[in-house]
Amino acid sequence: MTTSSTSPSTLPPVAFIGGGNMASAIIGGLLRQGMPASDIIVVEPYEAAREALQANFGIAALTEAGPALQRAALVVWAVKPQTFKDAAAAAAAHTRHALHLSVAAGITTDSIAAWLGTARLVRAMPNTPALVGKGMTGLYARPEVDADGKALIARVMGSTGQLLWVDQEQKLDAVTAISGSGPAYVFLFLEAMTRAGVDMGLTAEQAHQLAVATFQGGAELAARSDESPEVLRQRVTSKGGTTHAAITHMQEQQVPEHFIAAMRKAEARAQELAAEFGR
Ligand SMILES: NC(=O)C1=CN([C@@H]2O[C@H](COP(=O)(O)OP(=O)(O)OC[C@H]3O[C@@H](n4cnc5c(N)ncnc54)[C@H](OP(=O)(O)O)[C@@H]3O)[C@@H](O)[C@H]2O)C=CC1
Ligand SMILES: O=C(O)[C@@H]1CCC=N1
Repeated sequence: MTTSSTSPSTLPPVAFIGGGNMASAIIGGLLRQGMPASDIIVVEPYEAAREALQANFGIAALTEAGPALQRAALVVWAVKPQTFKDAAAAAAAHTRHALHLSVAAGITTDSIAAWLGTARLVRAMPNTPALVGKGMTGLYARPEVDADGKALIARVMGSTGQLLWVDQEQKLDAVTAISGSGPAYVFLFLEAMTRAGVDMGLTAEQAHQLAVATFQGGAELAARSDESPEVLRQRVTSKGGTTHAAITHMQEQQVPEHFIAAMRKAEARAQELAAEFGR
């Protein structure tokens, strides 16, 4: 199911535990949609990150969890999996009344519920294009979350882009391998295409422009077309032509198989994070 964004002008105060990359992407979405900065509370121990929150969003973040968190109806957990347990221990007493949203890779809702003492919990896997309103977020809601709770979280995450609810928590590890980590795959391809362009005599700026526009155009075409990516690929691939030469080489080198294997590594790492840093 996909859901488009709605105005969060009537959203209740939202607290973020962790104010790094992903929290900033979500905060940016909320502010773009008209939420007042004064309704956003952030706990962030790292001074440089607090300064960035102040400079970018006008938000004065707390250095540690405290009673101020009791204002929040929704608490977003945006800390690394490695630090989640300690962060939960510090904030649980101030946040037990709230609805919770975790964006941490791997960490299961069973672990988080045990740490927080509440199972009103949604786990999400967003991605960094949320920074520009083009995010893709997979979501799984515990049965303890009612329709109003899900609607609230859909409004918060919908402010950053598209949503996809999954019915089984383990599917979030697949979401992580595709869209959570996926922007890094795109950037790696962009790096390679730019390098190749420079090798062939273009400037880095020219090669970058060509590569970025090609990803944007290809993705937009795939999104709007009724045809499969396979058919769209075949339409580019003239018999005996340039694309055929490139794709044949990729297939001989088993690039698709290696790419799939790499994504399975991401999925496996999500499962390892759950085992290493979960309850
Ligand atoms: N980046 C991405 O593309 C995505 C990330 N995620 C998930 O989002 C989560 C956050 O990732 P990301 O934003 O990239 O990480 P960041 O390191 O940018 O942000 C996490 C922040 O939390 C701070 N922090 C550490 N301990 C605590 C604590 N006890 N209380 C409050 N804050 C604390 C960290 O400070 P310090 O540096 O001092 O430790 C850091 O500034 C991760 O769990 C990740 O799996 C999900 C989807 C995509
Ligand atoms: O690399 C990570 O672990 C996080 C989760 C998905 C994207 N970044």
